[in-house]
Amino acid sequence: MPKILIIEDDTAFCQMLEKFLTRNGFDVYTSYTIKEAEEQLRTSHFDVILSDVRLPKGNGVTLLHQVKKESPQTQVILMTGYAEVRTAVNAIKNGAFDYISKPFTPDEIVTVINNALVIQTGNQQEKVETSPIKPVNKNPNSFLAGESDSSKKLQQYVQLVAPTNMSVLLTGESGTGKEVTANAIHKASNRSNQPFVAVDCGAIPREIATSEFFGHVKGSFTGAIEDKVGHFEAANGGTLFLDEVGNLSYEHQVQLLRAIQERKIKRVGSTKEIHLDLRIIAATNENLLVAIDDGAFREDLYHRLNEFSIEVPSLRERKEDILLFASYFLDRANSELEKEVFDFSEETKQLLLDYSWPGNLREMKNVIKRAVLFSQGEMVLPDALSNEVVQGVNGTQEPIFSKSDFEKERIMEALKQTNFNKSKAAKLLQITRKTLYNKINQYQLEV
Ligand SMILES: Nc1ncnc2c1ncn2[C@@H]1O[C@H](COP(=O)(O)OP(=O)(O)OP(=O)(O)O)[C@@H](O)[C@H]1O
Repeated sequence: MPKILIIEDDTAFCQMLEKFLTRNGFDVYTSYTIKEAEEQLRTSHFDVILSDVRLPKGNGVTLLHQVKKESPQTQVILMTGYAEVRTAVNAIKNGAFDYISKPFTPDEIVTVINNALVIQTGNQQEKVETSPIKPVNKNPNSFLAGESDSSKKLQQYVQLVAPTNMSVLLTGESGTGKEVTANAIHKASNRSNQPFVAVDCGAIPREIATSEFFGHVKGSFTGAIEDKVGHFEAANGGTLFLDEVGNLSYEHQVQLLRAIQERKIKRVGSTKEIHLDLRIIAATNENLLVAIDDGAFREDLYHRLNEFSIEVPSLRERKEDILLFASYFLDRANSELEKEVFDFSEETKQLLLDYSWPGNLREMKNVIKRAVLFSQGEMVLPDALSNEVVQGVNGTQEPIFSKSDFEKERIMEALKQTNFNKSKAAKLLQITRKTLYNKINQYQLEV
């Protein structure tokens, strides 16, 4: 019986997956943390590891290196949210077998595990046919403007603000193109031949954030074995893009505000002041005004970042652009995968137009890349599209492994248990009050 290890910190989701895979004939083990997983890996051999990308105190990619070193036969599949697909593609470069986007259907997870098992038993021929993504990323920041009214408005704002020195706050759902918009502003500005430095504020561990932003000098703390240039210094003269800015801790918000106001920084452990001349563009997919009300985001920093704000529209609001973007991603996928799939069939086009694209352009790019890979002829037929799209349009989609459903349920349960006391509920859920507020807002829970 194939032995599978699931590494997932969402306990309810993990248990549900465990039950389902056990029923389907797998010998299933679970870990909720990297540490537990490492212990299991020391004592047992697994055929397949199914790991969440984001885990407390580490991530599935770190573990991947260890697994590939100690047990190269074991196949690793990463489970990702839409926002983490980039990380997953990099992980494939580093030896992961595949990734699967959440939410996924039972069929999808069984298929990907079975594909991994075929490889695991040494059938290398199959690997070429089934590995769905090649890790090629030609120019992640190339930009297509679009022709819909919303896209035209976006372009106007980009052109309007680009030549100024104003800080820009980009809002919009995940995957709508906030980073590429920030890059487009930079390219249209007079800083275009200076650096564009993008920082994912949500991905920086709190303990090292100060040194990541401002740099450090050798010996200033344990582990500071070399001088390090921080992101501010690296972006000096150009543009610093702060993605997921709502995820900054309060302490780092204060530091950032000071740096932006005073226009100078010091590396950790140094007394030398470095003068800054840079443009800040920040992005968020959460409502910072709610975070301000909650005391989780500083209002003064918000105003500093929000000298000009642009909402990047969702793909649902750019319906007239859907086929344009689809063709653009088709071209990119053809060149990245060295395929020659020239067009979409009429039926496929209709599905692309009718689908709601919750993961926006990032989801479309991935859907089309997979479709190109799976297409045998010159045309993308509907069956090359992922089930998410086909079933989503036909109204038959039942993503029973939807993390958001579990999350919603758990949040409501915790709130009920604590008599709707948010601080207590957050403690029970082991998340911060800020995260709880964001999730209540995101799921539009009535509390
Ligand atoms: N206008 C565009 N032209 C070409 N590609 C685009 C465009 N907008 C988005 N993309 C592609 O869609 C994907 C998602 O874009 P991006 O990372 O900028 O989104 P985001 O809004 O910053 O996402 P998140 O909120 O998750 O950080 C990228 O692969 C990007 O290349």
